[in-house]
Amino acid sequence: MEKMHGFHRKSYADRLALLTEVVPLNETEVNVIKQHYNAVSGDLIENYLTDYGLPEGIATNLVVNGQEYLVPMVVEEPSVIAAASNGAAMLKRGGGITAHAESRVLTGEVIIKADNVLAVQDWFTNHKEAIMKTALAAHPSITKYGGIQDVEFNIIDESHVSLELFVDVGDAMGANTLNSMLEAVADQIEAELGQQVLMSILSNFGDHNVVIATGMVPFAALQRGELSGQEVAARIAEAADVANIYPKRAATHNKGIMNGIDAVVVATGNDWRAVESAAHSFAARKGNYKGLSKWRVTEDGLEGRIRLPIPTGIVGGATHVLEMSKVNYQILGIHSALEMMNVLAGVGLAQNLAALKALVTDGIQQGHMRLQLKSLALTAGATPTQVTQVVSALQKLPKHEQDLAHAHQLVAKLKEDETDGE
Ligand SMILES: CC(C)(COP(=O)([O-])OP(=O)([O-])OC[C@H]1O[C@@H](n2cnc3c(N)ncnc32)[C@H](O)[C@@H]1OP(=O)([O-])[O-])[C@@H](O)C(=O)NCCC(=O)NCCSC(=O)C[C@@](C)(O)CC(=O)[O-]
Ligand SMILES: NC(=O)C1=CN([C@@H]2O[C@H](COP(=O)(O)OP(=O)(O)OC[C@H]3O[C@@H](n4cnc5c(N)ncnc54)[C@H](OP(=O)(O)O)[C@@H]3O)[C@@H](O)[C@H]2O)C=CC1
Repeated sequence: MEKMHGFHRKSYADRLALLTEVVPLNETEVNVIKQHYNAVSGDLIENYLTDYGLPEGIATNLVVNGQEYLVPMVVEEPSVIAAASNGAAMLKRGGGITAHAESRVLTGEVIIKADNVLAVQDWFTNHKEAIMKTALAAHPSITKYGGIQDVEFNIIDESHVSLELFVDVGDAMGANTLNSMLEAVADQIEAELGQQVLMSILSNFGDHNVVIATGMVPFAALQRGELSGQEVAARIAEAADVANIYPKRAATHNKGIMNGIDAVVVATGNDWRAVESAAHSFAARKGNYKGLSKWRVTEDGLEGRIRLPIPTGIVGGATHVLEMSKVNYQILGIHSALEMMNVLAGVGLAQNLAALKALVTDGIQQGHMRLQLKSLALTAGATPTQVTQVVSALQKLPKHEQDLAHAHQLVAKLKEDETDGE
């Protein structure tokens, strides 16, 4: 791939021409790339090719802290939005979700390679104020939104220490803001202390960005088929208990929670890698990886609680660069990063409830596969007008035949019939 050298220095047209030279793309494929070109996106990332479209839908019924939200979700997986709306509806019947986001304080680390850990600690003790002054000078406008809260010193091992800066980043995710401060502090340490700084970067650990959301589901909202609401509630609580003690189940339990949270994080132009990293490192913070939610049966119904860090912002980064992200803030109608975190935790709780209810009653496939059949039809080459026909034909087949091979056969048959009819 010698030809690709300097790809990033070429114009868009030259990049596309070179790509088609080295990769066998046909005219239709090149046209797809061109159709989704967006000049703004070209300024957002490097070696820009095109915009990759993901479907967006709206989850309904979500009530958090007394307010009902319409929640834009960007996700490629069928049944996620239906499940979020379903879980939110059950929680709404219990009065809605109550959520409290702790703070927007982000932690940053300057990791120092120390010849003498105790000497660095001494220097730190005498320079705490000076360090905070340097950090502030690197981004003085931070005081408009939040500010520097504290600086701490931690010993990592006998030759590494971490100087930790805690900054309230206001309504932004705050990574760039904090990183600029940390690099200024790193320069100060190298100049004044004469120790080598290994790196300076924010921590995605998110322990100051924890949100707790709780909700109550009346038994009547849980009844399913032959099972009473009390029985379903007991099964959901038991399922959550298993996730709390068994990491293999916890991984799937938490994936279900993140189905919803990630979809909103993507829809609002936030950094979903940061949110994922914070969630899973929090789930494993005590050594054993655990479920992020708990459910317990009370006299009044099923009570749910989710607790996880959700470090997101409503300004900065790509939040107001991507066109649809800007529209999504209008749909969501949120006014602060803390409100956003509360809504996201609510989505996670609702998503988890719907998945657990399906799992302990009908099984996930009944609801999920009904919606998944549409993807199967599309994968088999059905056009949007053929999807309904293919799905209803698939539904008439026995469960074990509702697969891609049969979808292909049905699509081929439809195409044949259409050709014959012409
Ligand atoms: C699929 C449902 C919702 C059916 O649920 P249902 O109870 O059969 O459906 P319903 O027709 O009685 O509808 C109940 C409500 O669900 C919503 N709803 C229902 N259908 C739709 C739809 N088509 N489009 C939009 N919303 C829909 C809607 O809010 C509706 O209320 P309504 O508005 O009618 O008064 C249910 O079975 C469910 O919630 N399943 C869970 C599905 C799920 O979690 N999918 C994620 C993919 S699986 C996974 O990745 C996670 C997992 C499961 O592994 C996590 C874990 O293991 O913990
Ligand atoms: N490990 C990680 O997670 C890393 C993530 N990133 C990336 O960093 C980006 C996010 O960084 P972030 O610093 O949030 O974004 P920006 O660099 O866009 O900075 C946010 C800016 O928004 C302005 N602002 C306006 N109103 C407010 C308000 N109410 N509260 C706070 N700030 C406000 C501030 O500008 P002003 O001060 O000028 O007024 C602030 O500097 C994301 O793209 C992320 O992917 C980058 C590095 C590492």
